[in-house]
This record gives sequence, C-alpha cells and structure tokens, in this order.
Amino acid sequence: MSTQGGMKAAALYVDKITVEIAGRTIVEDISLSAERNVVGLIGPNGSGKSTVLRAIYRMLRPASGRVMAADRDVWELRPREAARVTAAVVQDGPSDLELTVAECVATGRIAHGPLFGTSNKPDDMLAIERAMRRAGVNDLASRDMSSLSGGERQRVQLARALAQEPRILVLDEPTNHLDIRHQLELMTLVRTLGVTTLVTLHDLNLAAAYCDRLVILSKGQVVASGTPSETLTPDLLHKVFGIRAQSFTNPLTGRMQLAYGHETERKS
Ligand SMILES: Nc1ncnc2c1ncn2[C@@H]1O[C@H](COP(=O)(O)OP(=O)(O)OP(=O)(O)O)[C@@H](O)[C@H]1O
Repeated sequence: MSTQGGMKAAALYVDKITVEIAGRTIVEDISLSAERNVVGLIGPNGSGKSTVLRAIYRMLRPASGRVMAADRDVWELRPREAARVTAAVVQDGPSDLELTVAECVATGRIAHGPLFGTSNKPDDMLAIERAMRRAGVNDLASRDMSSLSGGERQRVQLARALAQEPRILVLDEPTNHLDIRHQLELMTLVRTLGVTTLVTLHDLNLAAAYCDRLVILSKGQVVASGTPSETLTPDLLHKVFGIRAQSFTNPLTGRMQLAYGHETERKS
C-alpha cells in the first residue's frame, strides 16, 4: 500500500449490502470494491448513492451484507477505530459554526489523540497544517466557520477529513459548492493522495475524467461497474439518466469527456 503525506491506503469491500429505512428497501444487494484508487458512485437523484455511503461511514446499519475496511467489518469497530480507518465528507455535515477553521480541522485529530482531552502532539500539528494547505484553506485558518462561503466550508470539511489521515476517504458530492477551478483542484488532489476514495458525483464529466472506476446505481441497485469508458456508454446513459450522450477525448487533457443533451434536443 502506498504512503503519501502520512496517508496509507486500505481496501474497501462492500459485500451485498441491503439498507432499509422504515421498512422500505432503499438499496439492495450492493457490492463494490475500491483499493488504492478513486471509485465514483454515480446515479440519478434518489438512486441510493448517499445511502450506500452512510452504510460505509456508519450512519446507517445495513439490514444485511457487510462493509469491510482495512480487513475489518466497519460495523464491529469501536468509533475511534473506525475514524482512524475511514473519513467522510458529507452533505450538510457538521459545520461547527462556533469554531475557527483551524479548530474545526483539528477535530479531525480526535481519533488519534488521547481518549479524554486534546493533544498538541507535533504529529497532530503537522497533519492539521498539511491538511489545510492541501485543501487550500490555510489562509482561512483564523476565520470563524460561520463567516465562510459554501465552497470555503466544503473545502474545510475536506481539510478536516485529510487531517484524520484516513486510509479510506468517502466523499458525498464534494464539489457541489465549488467553482470550476476548485472542482478540478479537488479531484486532482484526491487522485494524488494515494488514499482509497469512494466519491459520489453528479458531474459525469468529473467522474469520467478523474475516476479509475465507476459504479452506476439505478433505483437502489448496481446496474454497471467498470472503467468510465466501459460504463458511460450512450446506451447506459440513455437507460439510466434518460439523456443522449456521446464521448470524446478532451483536447486539453486527453481525458474522456461527454457531450450530452436532453432527449428532446437536436442540433438545428
Ligand atoms: N431517512 C429517510 N427516510 C425515508 N426515505 C429516505 C431517507 N433517506 C433516504 N431516503 C430515500 O431513499 C432513496 C435514496 O436516497 P439517497 O439519498 O441515498 O439517494 P441519492 O442517490 O444520494 O440521491 P441524490 O442524488 O438526490 O442526492 C430516496 O428515494 C430517498 O427519498
């Protein structure tokens, strides 16, 4: 497993999980794996992406199946152990409005510190400083969380997850508040961390360009998995998203991109 800047990747295996809420099956028999790569979880609104992530970061216990992270069943770990393996950046996560940015990022170290009280170990200070730099929020360190824009807050959440020095990163729509440059920077950063990453994205072009593999969900089930070019086919995109699409190579980056339009749209 690789190490970069204090991070060690570990494998994530989701094995046939079914998640129910109030007696209703939300996702069924979901299997996926990620190992030292970036895996995108893609699907229309309500297809179950966040629900799968919640089962991984221990927010929703699956009715059946297992989530294995670093060879351990995540639902059998103690919270601090789990937090040393997996960090999550989630939608509407805790925003800690009463903290400064640096204090908020420092909470990412809780799982590494003493059981009670706080730690000021050099390791912690280094991890916090490095995480803020990587997420591009070091200039905001002394600002109150309550004063930040949506995009700035989202990058602080990422910094906190990085300060946790997880072996697996779970990101739920991490780019939805970011301007285009910060979107590209975040995806580039995620690729260079060398940490196993599972990320939900609505932007299929970010998914195509930055994910090694994609898992496509529709109505709570996996309907395709593989590389972006294997999965993001015109046929599948039509079936799952109801759009017309065509892939091409981005002339600036050499990466796969999609041109798409609504079913009713035609070139005049
Ligand atoms: N707490 C809940 N109670 C009832 N239904 C829920 C709950 N949480 C999620 N659902 C339902 O489960 C389904 C999947 O939701 P989920 O948030 O996992 O989808 P998603 O693919 O992440 O969607 P989006 O792209 O819109 O964020 C949806 O139909 C949603 O309404």
